Amino acid sequence: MFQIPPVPDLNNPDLAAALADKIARKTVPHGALGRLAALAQRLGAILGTTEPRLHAPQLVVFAADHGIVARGVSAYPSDVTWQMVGNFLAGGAAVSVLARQHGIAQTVVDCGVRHDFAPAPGLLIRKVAAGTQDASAGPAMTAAQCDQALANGVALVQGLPGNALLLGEMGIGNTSAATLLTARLGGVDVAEVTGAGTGLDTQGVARKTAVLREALAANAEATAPLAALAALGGLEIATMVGAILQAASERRVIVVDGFIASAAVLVASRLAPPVLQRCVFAHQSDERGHARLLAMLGAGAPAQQGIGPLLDMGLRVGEGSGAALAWPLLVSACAILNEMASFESAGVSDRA
Ligand SMILES: Cc1cc2ncn([C@H]3O[C@H](COP(=O)(O)O)[C@@H](O)[C@H]3O)c2cc1C
Ligand SMILES: O=C(O)c1cccnc1
Repeated sequence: MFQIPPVPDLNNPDLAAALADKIARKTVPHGALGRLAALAQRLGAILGTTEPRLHAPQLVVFAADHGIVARGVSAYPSDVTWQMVGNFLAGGAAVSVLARQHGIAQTVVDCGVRHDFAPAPGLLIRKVAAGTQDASAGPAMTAAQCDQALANGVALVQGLPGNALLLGEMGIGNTSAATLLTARLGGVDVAEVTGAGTGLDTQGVARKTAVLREALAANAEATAPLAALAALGGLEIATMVGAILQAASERRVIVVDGFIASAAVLVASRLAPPVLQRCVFAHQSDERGHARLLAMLGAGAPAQQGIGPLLDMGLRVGEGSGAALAWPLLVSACAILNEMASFESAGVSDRA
């Protein structure tokens, strides 16, 4: 049985007040830092200090294949998964470029890709199986496989330096797995959260929705978070859930990418709700269900909920590309807290 790492509640009214006070003294009109201030407040709360410093950020691309792809739920073939792993390792993928630009270390994890990789720098082999089974015909994984993937995620975060984890993934068919988890754990009709993924047309989305309905019916009893993860998820999602739980347990900042990473956070937060206190949602992706999923996680459109997703760039990439793109905002939020003068220190007159 998988042991959920302890994730204590971070609620600390004294620290929250000290952070709010520090921000209120900065030399801008009161409240003018907007969501940058809210982001700074959150980073201080996660790292437990009024002087948060981010170091050695780690972007992990969790990769695996999905049996349900045989049902025509993606616009691309499964082979793209292993081919893209090669692209990440060669440094040519979107996320590789963005991570390099911002000094973020990239690690790729084979959680269950249907391909045998030669050892390579930057590649961890944590393969539980050569892809999942077709969830439209029964459980995608056995409980033992799911437990193994979760444990792999825990162990790999234990070995990472730094205090920030950026979530990335690669797996043709994984918008289907993420959609199934969102529908099942979020209690919404699957049609409301099924989108185009890599680019299905309207007819393709209708076919995908019908297949996903079959998967929900074939796994009707899988309602608890871990049972749903095993029956409907993927090996990269399960490994990511383990990584999220361990990162939260270690009080790392968790930078959440798009729809698939958010679905992993949904599962992790059902297992340990304070996980959400450690998350920064990098962006709202163009995948249909993401806005709804973000709202479930308390990070809906900014005007309504907290700091919300930081960016809305119309991305539908995954890989961790949105997380890498948003990273400089986190760096800026810390710099504002640590380096900006106060009205007092700069000799600037405060409000009359
Ligand atoms: C070339 C290429 C690069 C990608 N990088 C991320 N994804 C993204 O698309 C996939 C999910 O969409 P679906 O569920 O429709 O298959 C995942 O691999 C995700 O990371 C890619 C997809 C492709 C084709
Ligand atoms: O939001 C995402 O993560 C996403 C959307 C479409 C395809 N791949 C990933």
